[in-house]
Amino acid sequence: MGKAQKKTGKGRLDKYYKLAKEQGYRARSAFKLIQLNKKYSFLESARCCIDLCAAPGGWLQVASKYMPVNSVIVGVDLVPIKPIPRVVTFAADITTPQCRNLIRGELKDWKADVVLHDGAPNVGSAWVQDAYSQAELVLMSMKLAADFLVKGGTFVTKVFRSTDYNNLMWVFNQLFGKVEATKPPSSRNVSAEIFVVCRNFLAPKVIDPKFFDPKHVFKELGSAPGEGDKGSDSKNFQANVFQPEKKRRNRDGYDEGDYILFKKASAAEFIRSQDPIAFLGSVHQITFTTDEEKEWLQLDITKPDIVANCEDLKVLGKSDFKTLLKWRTALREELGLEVKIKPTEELTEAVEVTEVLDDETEIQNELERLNAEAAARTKRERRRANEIKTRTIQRMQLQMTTPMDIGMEVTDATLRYGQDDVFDLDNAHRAMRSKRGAARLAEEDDAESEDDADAPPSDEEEDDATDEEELRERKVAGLEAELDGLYDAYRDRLRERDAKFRVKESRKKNKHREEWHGIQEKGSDDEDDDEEESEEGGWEKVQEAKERAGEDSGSDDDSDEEDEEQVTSAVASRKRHADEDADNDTRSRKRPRVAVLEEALPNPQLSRAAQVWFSQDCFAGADLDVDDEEHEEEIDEEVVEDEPAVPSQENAGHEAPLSEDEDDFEVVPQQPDDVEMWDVEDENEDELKQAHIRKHGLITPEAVTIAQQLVNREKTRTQLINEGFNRYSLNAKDGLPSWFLDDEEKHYKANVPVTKEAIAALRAKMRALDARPIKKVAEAKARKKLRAAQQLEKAMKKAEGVNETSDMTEREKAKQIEKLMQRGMAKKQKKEVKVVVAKGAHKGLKGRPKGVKGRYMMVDARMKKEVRARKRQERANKKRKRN
Ligand SMILES: C[S@@+](CC[C@H](N)C(=O)[O-])C[C@H]1O[C@@H](n2cnc3c(N)ncnc32)[C@H](O)[C@@H]1O
Repeated sequence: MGKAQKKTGKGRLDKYYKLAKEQGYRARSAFKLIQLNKKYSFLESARCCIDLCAAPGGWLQVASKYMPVNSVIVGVDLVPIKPIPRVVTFAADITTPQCRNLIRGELKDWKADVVLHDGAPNVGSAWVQDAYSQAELVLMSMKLAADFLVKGGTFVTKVFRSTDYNNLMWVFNQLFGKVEATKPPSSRNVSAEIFVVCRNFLAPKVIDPKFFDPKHVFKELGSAPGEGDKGSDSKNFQANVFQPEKKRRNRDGYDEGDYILFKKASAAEFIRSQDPIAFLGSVHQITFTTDEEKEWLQLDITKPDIVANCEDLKVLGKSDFKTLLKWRTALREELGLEVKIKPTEELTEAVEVTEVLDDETEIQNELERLNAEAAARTKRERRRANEIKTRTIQRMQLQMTTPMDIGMEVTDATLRYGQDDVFDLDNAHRAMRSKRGAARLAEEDDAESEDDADAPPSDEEEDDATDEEELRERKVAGLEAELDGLYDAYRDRLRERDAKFRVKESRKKNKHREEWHGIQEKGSDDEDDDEEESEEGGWEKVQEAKERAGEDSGSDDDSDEEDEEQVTSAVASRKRHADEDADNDTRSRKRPRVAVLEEALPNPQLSRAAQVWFSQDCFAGADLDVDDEEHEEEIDEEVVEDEPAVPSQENAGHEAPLSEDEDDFEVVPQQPDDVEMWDVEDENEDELKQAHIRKHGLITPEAVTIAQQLVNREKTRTQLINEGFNRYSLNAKDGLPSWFLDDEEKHYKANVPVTKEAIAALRAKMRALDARPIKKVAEAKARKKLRAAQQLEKAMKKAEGVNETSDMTEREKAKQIEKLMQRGMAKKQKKEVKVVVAKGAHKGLKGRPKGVKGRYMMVDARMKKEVRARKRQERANKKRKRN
């Protein structure tokens, strides 16, 4: 025998599997029948075949292929079989009379030349049980075969090599002239199946029903001399062990010389027995009597449940037997009776260890990958930024550019981010500050941790930083910060390039504000109220931003002189600006909240050039306004007035630590110009919004639904406002990266219910739009109208002429005018041409056909059809062109 064939895994997909696929057979078992038929040639001469248990239909396909055309093939199975040409199939249980009736109904009084049976009961139960059911199924199929087979017919069945095999063979031999068991090559060696080909059916007039009674067949014949079941003992023992719940009757009675009902055996016998399963199945109790056996009781592996199990084997379940068998193996290894091959446990342990390691290394690898990616990206960006910088310097040397442009490149996000270690948290902070201002930075600080905000780490902190965990966290936080920074840079670029994006941004800003208020209650509040509301949102943000900035500054207490110098210069610079824009001061004082709100959000109004300009060191001190504690307490107009630009001493002390890292940028919006810019943008945006509404009106089903609900008084304004508060409106967004929030905003939205009516209304609107004539049609109509008007005018002129003539009576005039007007208003009628078909009485006619008045045209039948077709075609073409 060659290599054992596998029935599971890849071994399942053997050459027959592939062949079956190639040749279009539904099951690889088709080859079993092909091979059986090759050996016994029963299909070629058969005219009628019944296949019992035929699904999915592999054997039926073979039968249909090898049997003569026009033969009758019937297939039955519990499950429906997909149709096969020339084959009739049923879904039925072959053990029921129903199935018999169905086959009878199909065959009428025909007899089958071949009955095939490849049935297998549902797998999954214990093998012993399977084999038994299979034997029963075979007997049932045999019974059907006996009913339908013609004399001399062939019955092919599958049986399992089990204890019932001989019993079955005995029955077959009673009914057939030749019975042969064979295993076709396509049947796997690992499978216990065997095929029995029973030829030359004897068709006895009367068949003893006991032949088909499983109880009788498997009971009576099993002990027949000469055909006895050699393995019947072990069969029962196996059943005892593997199916302890299903106790089988002992058909064999007592063994020769063995008449004791309760059997005891020593543990040593069990340990040393060659067939432990048979041992367990045949014994009732395992005893520990000898010294050696008593020693075994002391071993660790001999757990109390093992000892308890040994007390009464007949009450044990499958798992208990398994435990006993495992114990036996372990003990044998202890005693040196078995070589210790313990791959399972060892492997399991090894696997466990590697699993733990895997998790860690996975994270490590992932981090490394992220680091590498980020480093590569930064490198790329740095290179690009350097190129730009070099180019700009060259341009500057050639006096082609202004210093402001250079600043733009210098403060380019990519440059700033990439110059140091990518995961340098401080660097990321610096970048964040320069890009997004104190408010945003404060958010980030919150997200990371309070400690992280304290930029210069104390000794203790430095020690902590050595902690691996923290380091990793910092790295991740750094990475996140960088990603945020890059995302901001991307948005800046977008903002610069795209005016639409700016509008979207500012719209989004409004939406943010609205989120807290649901549907704005416009009617109830006057404009001032609205403003106040929105300002309040801004106020909160200002407070938040300032608090955080304050924290920041507080944390940076140990500032150096350099910082102080910068602050001073920044203060001076701010002073200068304040002087310059003195006329705008009042305005600036009035709108501090708006200005600072601007800082908190990315400023879409400033071009990058402007941002760069104001991010120069000379503006650094501008920060102080935001961080001003007096501001923090309250936006007090007086304070603002008293302190236009220069911070108080107390504040200065506080502000001083704001190093150059904590850029100045956020204060820029407080410059009057920018405040104005903000306003202007805002106005524009409102205008745009209004224009949009004017242009599009109620265009979404949601809007129409709400409008209809309001109009029909199904909902009140208050209800709508209340509904504006939903689970989406108060989601905590702290600590979430901005790119994530932006993405969420696109997709994470409340689902406003839409009514059928709203959709119908919108559809009707669209239909009305569709129904509008297109330009050309409108033009044609207008031409027609013009022509009619001209005609009427002509008629009126004529009527006037008639009116003015003096040689007509008034009555005649009236009559004439009426005629003229009628003619003028009448549509011009096309002169009709009568078409006369030249067939029948008109065939070969020359001159006017009889009974036809006016214009006429003689056509033959063909021509009439052709003309009609042509016209139809023209019409269709016109229509197509119009569309
Ligand atoms: C191995 S498959 C048959 C494969 C078939 N010879 C072929 O080539 O496609 C066994 C079939 O026996 C069917 N079967 C099992 N018990 C049955 C029963 N009592 N009546 C009808 N079919 C049964 C199962 O539904 C299953 O489809």
